[in-house]
This record gives sequence, C-alpha cells and structure tokens, in this order.
Amino acid sequence: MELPSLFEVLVLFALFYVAFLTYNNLFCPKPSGKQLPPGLFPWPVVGNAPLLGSEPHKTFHELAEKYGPIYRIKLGSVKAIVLSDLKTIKQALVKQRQVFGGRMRFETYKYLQNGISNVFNDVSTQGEVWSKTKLEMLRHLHNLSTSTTVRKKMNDFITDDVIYMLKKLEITSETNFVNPEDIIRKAAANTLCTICFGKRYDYDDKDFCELLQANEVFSAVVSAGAMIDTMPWIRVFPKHRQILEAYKKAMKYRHKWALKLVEEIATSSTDKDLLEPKNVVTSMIKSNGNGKITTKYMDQIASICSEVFAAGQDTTPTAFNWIINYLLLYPNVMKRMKNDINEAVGDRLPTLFDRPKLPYIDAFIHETFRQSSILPISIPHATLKQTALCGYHIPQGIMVFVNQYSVNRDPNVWPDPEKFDPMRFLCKDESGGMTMNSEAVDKYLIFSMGLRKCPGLDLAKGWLFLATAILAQTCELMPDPAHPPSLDAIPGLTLRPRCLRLKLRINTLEVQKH
Ligand code: HEM
Repeated sequence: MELPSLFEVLVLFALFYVAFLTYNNLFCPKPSGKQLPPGLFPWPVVGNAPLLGSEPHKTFHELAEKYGPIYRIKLGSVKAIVLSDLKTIKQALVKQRQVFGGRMRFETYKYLQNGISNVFNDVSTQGEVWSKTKLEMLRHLHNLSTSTTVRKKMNDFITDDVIYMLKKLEITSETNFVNPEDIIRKAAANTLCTICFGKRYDYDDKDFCELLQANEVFSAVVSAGAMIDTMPWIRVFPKHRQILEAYKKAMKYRHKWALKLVEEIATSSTDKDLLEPKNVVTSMIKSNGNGKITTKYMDQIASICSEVFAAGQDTTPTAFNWIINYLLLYPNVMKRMKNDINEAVGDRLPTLFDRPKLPYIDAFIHETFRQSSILPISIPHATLKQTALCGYHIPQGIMVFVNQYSVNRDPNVWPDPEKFDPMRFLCKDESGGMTMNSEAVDKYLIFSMGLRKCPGLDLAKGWLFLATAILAQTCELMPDPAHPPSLDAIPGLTLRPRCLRLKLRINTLEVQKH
C-alpha cells in the first residue's frame, strides 16, 4: 500500500483538529450549562498568537469591535479571555473580585523574588506570611495618602527628588538635545527607595544602575501574555534560552539587592527607630512584634519591597515621559499651567496640598493617562474557579486580559477619543469655578480595579502632580527640531514615547536655591 504524503498527513491532522475543537466547543457540557464567550479559531501549537502583532492592545481593541466586550483567544497552549469595556471589566474584577483575582502560574514567575512573589501569585497559594507582608505594605502605601504628617514628609522628599532631577536634566541638556528617560527613571526610583528603605542613590551608583537595568530586563520579558510563557517550546531556540537566562540572573540580582538592604536595616535598627518607623522595612519589622525577625520573614520583606519598587519604577517615569511629551506638543497647555500656579500659589514652590487649587494640572495628567494608556493591557489575571460572566461560562484557570486601552478609547464614553483635551476632566463647581469632573475620572482605566488594583496609585498621582507643577512653574522646555515629539509609542509592558528629545532650562531662583 502506498504511504500518505506529508501534505495528506497535514490535511488529515488539520481536519481532526478542527473536528476536535468543534466538538469540544459545541457538545462538551459546560458545568454551568452556559456557552463559552465567542472566540477566534485557534491554530495548532501557536493558537492566535501570530495575530497579535507588535501592538496587542490595538489588535484586541479591533477584535472587540467584531466579537464584543468579552471574547476568547488562545496564545500557544494558553486559553484566555479578553475584557474590553468598563461594564464587563467591573462585573469581573469588582463584582467577582476573588474569583478574578488570581494570577497565571507561568514559568517566568517562579524566578521572581526567590519564588515568593506577592504580585505574580495567587493569594490562595501563599499562606499567612505572604498576606501579612502584603497587608503591611498596603497599609503603608495607604498612609501616604491619608495621614497629613506622612503626606507632608512625602511632599518634601518628592520635591527634593524632582528638583534634583530637573537640575540634572538642565545640566545634561546644556549643549545637546537629550532623551530624559534615564534621569526621570532614577528620580522616581529614588523616591521609592526612600519610602521602602529610607535610602537614596547617586545617579551614577553602580549598584543602582545595575538594579534599574535588572528591572528593564523584567519589563522586557514579562509583558502581557509573553511568548516565553505561552509557548514554552520556543526556549529550544538559543535566542530565547539566552533571554530566559539573562532574566533569571537579573531577578536573582534584584532580590539579593533588596535582601541586603533589609538585613542592614534589621541589624542596625534601634528601639527608637522601631517606635517611629521611617520606612516600610522598619515598619514591617515593628509589625512583627518584638522586632526580632526570622530569615524567612526577612526574605518576605525583601520580596514585597523589591516588587513595589519594580512596579512603580517603570510606570511612574513612563507616565512623566508622556507628560513632557504632551507639554512639548501643546506649549499652550504649559502656559496655562504657569498662569494657574502663579495665581493660586504665587512664587513659592507648589506642594501636594495645592492640588485642589490647581484642577487644570490634575485634568491634564488624567488626560495624559487616558490618551497614552501607558499600561494598555493590565498584568494578566487568572480565574481561581469556574464562574459565569455576562451569561457566558468562564472556566477555572483561564487567563484574563483587561484591555485598559479599549476603555480609554471607547467612543461612546469619550467623544473624538484621539483628541487630546484635558477639559474632558473638568466641570464647573457651585461657585462657577473649575473643579475635577469625578464622573469622568471614574470612566477611564489605567490602574486596573478590584482585588489587584494598583496599590501605588495615590503615590503615583502625587509624584506626577508635584513633578508636573514644579516643572511648569520653573522650567522652559525646547523640543528637538530634528526629532519632533509625536504620539508614537514603543510597545512593551508599558508604552513609552518613541521620540522624546529636549532641552530644559530652569528659570527661577527658587529652584536654584533648593
Ligand atoms: C502611573 C503609575 C502607575 C500605573 C499606571 C500603575 C498601574 C498598575 C496596574 C495596571 C497594575 C495591575 C493591576 C492588575 O493586576 O489588575 C498595577 C499593579 C501594581 N502596582 Fe501599579 N501603577 C503605577 C504606579 C505604581 C507605584 C508608584 C507603585 C508602588 C508604590 C505601584 C505598585 C503596584 C503593585 C505592588 C502592583 C501589584 C498589585 C497586585 O498584584 O496585587 N504601582 N499597577
């Protein structure tokens, strides 16, 4: 008998595969009696991954127009759903916060924080110590926005970091147009180091630079639905094996760095330090009772601190890069801010407590968040048990993508969504003045929602407000005519402006004296 050709074998295989999928989708009983959400046809081995392209948030957005606010895809062997409008996202992440609050169990997550990641893990798999350190961290971050004394201190150290940053930018851009990213990243990182460890670094410090480089490696590998996790077989190729090895090394370095700082603080803390903790680490040591801590607990503290550091260190600076990008694109916005500050604050430097008096700056920052959607797809969630959503059956363990970009570009909510217009976030108050439009603030999405909502949002908003207000009050920005600012973004876990080059001049004595 003649053997079938390779072509015939492939055709047969494809037919069996289609038949299997059709049977599986149509006839396998779903425990809740409901059908799965509509979905794309997945190809063997790769699923729908080739479709995503370099800007998955835009592809997801287009697919939502065809399939609706909830649909199914497959990346490699991993099944996922994509949620695209605010109502559906709230139904899942807020109404069913526990069920939708899980994380995937990806290989790359195992190498984070010595295997005890708080961010890339399920609450259910971690036990008591995990919850304790996470709760303590949340309490500390919450205090930054609620306690006036803490807020005053926060105002002072953010102001110091911002002014140092502006001076560095002025010096480095004295003769040439520069990309400000690196300096901004170091300024925001120093604020987080102060909060967590009570320590600041020189911008040229070797350990500090290596740490920031380790975070860059992290952001490059752990993007939403990264291939290295959804198609683990690609690691047979040397390029991907090398990426994974570099990632493991960087994550080890990051954890070791945090652990060293925690150990230093634990051994040098006096009773007085523990009585009035000045940073997160001391506060966590204190919360452990008598201040004596085990190696395991130290590991936990290092884990949560370095994760908070990493989470805030890519996002906040990226948001500030966009703020500068928009200020270069719309110089009139900067002029209006200068006038507002002049009227409401006068010559002194603005503070966090001036925020209610400067609603236009707040509105501008919110419009920057909306239009740039810096973290377009939230860190993927996973369902912790099977459930129903919008009438569909949702299996346990499915990956859940929240497309924040779609929410921010919804034309039914944001007329002419491509237009940059801070006025969307303003309305008239009772006395006829301008105030923030809280309804609009509730309609965009950048910090996610529910159980995993970003715990650093108040800190991020505070940092960005102060940095923007001080910049607008005291500086002039000049775009590089050879590389004019644009809305093009470099894709990744966060979206960064592609073309950001400038010169910065400080023109008030107030800052020079600082
Ligand atoms: C503009 C700045 C920021 C943006 C846009 C942002 C956005 C986000 C988003 C979208 C998530 C994922 C939530 C989810 O899984 O659904 C997240 C998580 C997180 N963020 Fe932020 N973030 C920012 C700044 C910060 C800062 C400054 C900190 C630290 C103080 C921080 C700490 C965290 C942590 C610890 C998580 C993990 C929460 C968890 O898994 O339970 N973020 N952030």
